[in-house]
Amino acid sequence: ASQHRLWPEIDRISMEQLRYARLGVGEGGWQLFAEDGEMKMYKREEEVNGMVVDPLKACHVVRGVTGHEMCHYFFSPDVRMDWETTVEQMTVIETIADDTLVFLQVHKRIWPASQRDSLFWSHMRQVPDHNDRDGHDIWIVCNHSTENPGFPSNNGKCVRVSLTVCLVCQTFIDPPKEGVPITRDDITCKITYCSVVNPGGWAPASVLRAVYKREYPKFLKRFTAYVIDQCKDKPIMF
Ligand SMILES: CCCCCc1ccc(-c2ccc(S(=O)(=O)CCO)cc2)cc1[C@H]1C[C@H]1c1ccccn1
Repeated sequence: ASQHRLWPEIDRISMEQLRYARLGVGEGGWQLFAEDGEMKMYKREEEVNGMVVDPLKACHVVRGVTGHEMCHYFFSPDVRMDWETTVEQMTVIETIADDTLVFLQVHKRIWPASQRDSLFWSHMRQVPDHNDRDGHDIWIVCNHSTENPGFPSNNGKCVRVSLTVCLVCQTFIDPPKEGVPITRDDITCKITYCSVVNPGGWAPASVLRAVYKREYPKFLKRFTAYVIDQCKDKPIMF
């Protein structure tokens, strides 16, 4: 991947998003808008050219799966349609590397707005985490909009959104007694999911904010439940 023309951008934005995800929600005007057990969802109200682009940051703790497993299922095109219920069509239009793909997604139309599509590179990597006392690696998936002359935006019926998304996962293991193998009961995964979606064309602020409020909690709950279910009978992927 390192010789691909997009690599410098992929590397820079992935690391920027990792730093951004690890910033707390204490400063920066984040407001808690949804809570469900361990899942806490924050947003900032922002508009660009009169369009709602509210940044979102969700923090969650999931027991029984590793950060590698969460990122594996989030990244994998093969299972995307199993958990992503707001996408009508998904295509991998370029394979940059086995950990870096370019997706084209047509999203289900949200009335009364026109239908959206998204074209983005998706990169997964493991980041050694030096300054955390537990010393557990961090896994990240970063999705960021990109252009491709073969798939021009706003040509057909869809308005092209622009997005930057990251899923940052850190695994914590409660070590069982000496010599006892680690089971899923000893594993916890701390997740930070960040997203900024620019709708690409005007959509009523009230509609957008209502959709974000409804869709994001549903989305993260469904995705994490999917990973727990997929992993429960499989060997642990550390
Ligand atoms: C009038 C609607 C304008 C914007 C619609 C829109 C498009 C894409 C997206 C989106 C694109 C990618 C991702 S992901 O995390 O990378 C996973 C891969 O699919 C996630 C969400 C979001 C929204 C916003 C509705 C909001 C919304 C929120 C969660 C689910 C569905 N819709």
